[in-house]
Amino acid sequence: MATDQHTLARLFATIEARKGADPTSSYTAKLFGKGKAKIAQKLGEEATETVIAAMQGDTAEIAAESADLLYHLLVLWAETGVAPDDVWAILDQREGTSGIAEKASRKE
Ligand SMILES: N=c1c2ncn([C@@H]3O[C@H](COP(=O)(O)OP(=O)(O)OP(=O)(O)O)[C@@H](O)[C@H]3O)c2ncn1[C@@H]1O[C@H](COP(=O)(O)O)[C@@H](O)[C@H]1O
Repeated sequence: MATDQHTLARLFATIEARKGADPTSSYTAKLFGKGKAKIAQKLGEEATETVIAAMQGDTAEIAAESADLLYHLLVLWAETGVAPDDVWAILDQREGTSGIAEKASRKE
């Protein structure tokens, strides 16, 4: 199966199911226990590590850090009540609209 939205949807369901789980056996439950600020901090750290991997030109490390980044982003969505489908809908709405054209339309 292609690794795409289906993978992210399954991961998000797993993350949601970890709410209230044992934090000694679930990293996700431990993160939920630490709260939004800590989850956001971890997301920022993983983003920075992805940037560092990119600057080092290490393709395998970029992929690994990107996986960490996506996982922590989904934990943040779960914590803040964002539904993945809402994000996919925004991306779908934007499909076919150039970012340059979209930015120009905002300046009018
Ligand atoms: N995809 C992931 C995933 N990606 C990264 N991580 C964890 O994210 C952490 C990031 O590493 P760090 O060294 O930055 O974290 P840390 O030092 O432990 O954290 P802090 O001390 O900074 O709080 C590691 O513990 C990784 O194991 C993940 N943990 C879980 N998942 C998925 O979530 C599912 C549920 O996991 P549990 O909640 O642990 O059961 C798993 O089956 C996986 O599918």
